[in-house]
Amino acid sequence: MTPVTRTIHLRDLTLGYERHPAVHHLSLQITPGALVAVVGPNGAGKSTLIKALAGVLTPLSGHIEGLQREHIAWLPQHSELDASFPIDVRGMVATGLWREVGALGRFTTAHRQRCDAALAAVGLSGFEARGLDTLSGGQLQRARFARLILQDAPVVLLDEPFAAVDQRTTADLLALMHGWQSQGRTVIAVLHDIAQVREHFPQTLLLAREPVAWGATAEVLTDANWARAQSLHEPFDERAGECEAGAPGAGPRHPHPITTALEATP
Ligand SMILES: Nc1ncnc2c1ncn2[C@@H]1O[C@H](COP(=O)(O)OP(=O)(O)OP(=O)(O)O)[C@@H](O)[C@H]1O
Repeated sequence: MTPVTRTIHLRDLTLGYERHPAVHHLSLQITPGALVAVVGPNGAGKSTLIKALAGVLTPLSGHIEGLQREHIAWLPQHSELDASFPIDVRGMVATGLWREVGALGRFTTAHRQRCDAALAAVGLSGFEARGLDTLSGGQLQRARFARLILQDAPVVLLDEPFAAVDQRTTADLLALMHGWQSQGRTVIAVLHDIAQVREHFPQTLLLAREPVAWGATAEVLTDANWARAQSLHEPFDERAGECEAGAPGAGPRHPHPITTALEATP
């Protein structure tokens, strides 16, 4: 695994679509090996942030530093696309090796063995030749985690990885995630299950189009911070223009200071 030697810095980051901001003025730093949850109301900008970290959404303003695309493994929100793709389980999982194998590279016996080992690690031995469309939702999510294993990236981005997944599968995938962290990887996950966040994630970012609180999970997930997240989120205008101080719907620049429960040390 390529070690990450750099801290991830988000500097006054504003993200959006066609100049309409969805996340405003986010500044924080994430140290290598951190296990970070991103939470907030629906539409708070969590997936938008993950897409920007993954490098598929260019910031409207501000900067992301310390992240390179080849250092990232990204699990987007569960999509029907994976399931409908006419490919078998091993073939889908093997796409996790594309950086190594490349478009013209040869898929060797060693690659095949690594695919099968990754499938074994997620409890899918024996499923190698099955079509993706024959898998249950939980089995498909296990296969997507097997692909992440093969990507072998120092930074793992997970967007609602346990949505619509049963308890047993969630427990197995959480164990894998903890294993990644103990190997020194940074894991950043969008989650809705707050009990799960409290139990498994030492650090949390509470987002409501702008950062509400960031730091130690117990200090971030307070009733007061949730109330503030709701109150900040509700007045936002979906069609707000560019992010300007005082612009209607754009959100004033830092109307409240971000609650920083701790500086971002693991
Ligand atoms: N491709 C897009 N084009 C235009 N607007 C978008 C696009 N994707 C997201 N948005 C808008 O950006 C805002 C933030 O969306 P985002 O998906 O990041 O929220 P979220 O916090 O992940 O929500 P949820 O918890 O419901 O998944 C929303 O208002 C959404 O409508």
